Amino acid sequence: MNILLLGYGKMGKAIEQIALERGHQIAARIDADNRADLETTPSDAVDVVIEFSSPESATENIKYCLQRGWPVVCGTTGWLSHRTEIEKICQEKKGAFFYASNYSIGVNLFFRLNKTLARFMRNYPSYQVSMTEIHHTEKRDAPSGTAITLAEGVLENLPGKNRWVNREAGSEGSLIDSTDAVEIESLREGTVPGTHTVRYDSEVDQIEIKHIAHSRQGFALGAVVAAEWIIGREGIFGMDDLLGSDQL
Ligand SMILES: NC(=O)C1=CN([C@@H]2O[C@H](COP(=O)(O)OP(=O)(O)OC[C@H]3O[C@@H](n4cnc5c(N)ncnc54)[C@H](OP(=O)(O)O)[C@@H]3O)[C@@H](O)[C@H]2O)C=CC1
Ligand SMILES: O=C(O)C1=N[C@H](C(=O)O)C[C@H](O)C1
Repeated sequence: MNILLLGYGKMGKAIEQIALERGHQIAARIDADNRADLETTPSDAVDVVIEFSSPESATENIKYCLQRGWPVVCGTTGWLSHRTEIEKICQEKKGAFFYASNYSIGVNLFFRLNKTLARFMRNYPSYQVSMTEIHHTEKRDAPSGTAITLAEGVLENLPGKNRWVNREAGSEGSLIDSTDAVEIESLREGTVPGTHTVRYDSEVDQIEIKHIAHSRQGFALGAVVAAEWIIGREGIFGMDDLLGSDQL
C-alpha cells in the first residue's frame, strides 16, 4: 500500500522503516516545513495516511485528509478535545479514521489489566490509586495520551473516582484535595520511550503494575498494522476493533 506519512519525526521515521520492511511504499513524507506539499499530492497516490505530528497540528491535518477522502491512522496525542468534530467530518465524508493513544500490543494488554485491577480494587477502599508516566524530554503534552486512557479505565471501573488530575515534573506535593481524583504524575527524563505505572497504596503496602517500552518499535508496528487493516473500511476505529476483544 502507498502510505503518506504526516509528521516525519521520531515516530514517522520508525513507521517508515517498518512499513518498508513489510513491503509498503511511502507516497510522501510531510513535515512542518513541507506541509504545503499535501495540496499537490494526487488523491490516488495515497491509500492511507499515518499521522504522528504534534498536538497543535493534528486536528487540521486529520480534517484535511478526511476531506481528501484518505483513510487516517492517527497516533498523535494531546488533541482529543477536538475528537467530536473529527468524528462528525469522518461520518459526513463516509471516511475511515483510526485513533489509539498507544499502538503497542503490550500497552493494550496493560489497558485490559488496568481495568481488571480497578474492578478488583472496588472492595478495598483503603487503597489510594495513582499513576506515573515517564517520557523523553521532547514530549510536548502531559499527561501522556496513554496515561489518560489508563485513568479513564480506572474511572470506568472504580466507583468514587470521577476525574484525573495531572502533576507535572517539578511541582511539589500532591494535587489531590479530594478522594474522587486519580493523580497522574508526569516526569520527563532523557530519551525514555514511555513508561507507565499504576499503583494502589495503603498504609501498610503497595500494589503496582508497570509497562516499560524499550523502544518505539511496538508503537510503529501497531500503527502500520492498523493502516493495513483500515483500507476498504468505513467508520471510526480503535485498537479493540483491530485486535478483537477475545485476542486481548
Ligand atoms: N499513539 C502512539 O502509539 C504514540 C503516539 N505518539 C505521539 O505521536 C506524536 C509525534 O511523536 P514523535 O514522532 O515522537 O514527535 P516528533 O516531534 O519527533 O515528530 C513530530 C513531527 O511532526 C512534525 N510536524 C509539526 N507540525 C506539523 C504539521 N503541521 N504537519 C505535519 N507535520 C508536522 C514535526 O516537524 P518539526 O520538527 O519541523 O516541527 C516533527 O517532525 C506525539 O503526539 C506523541 O505523543 C508517539 C509515540 C507513540
Ligand atoms: O510522545 C511519546 O513519545 C509517546 N506518546 C504516546 C502517549 O502520549 O501516550 C505514546 C507513548 O507513550 C509514547
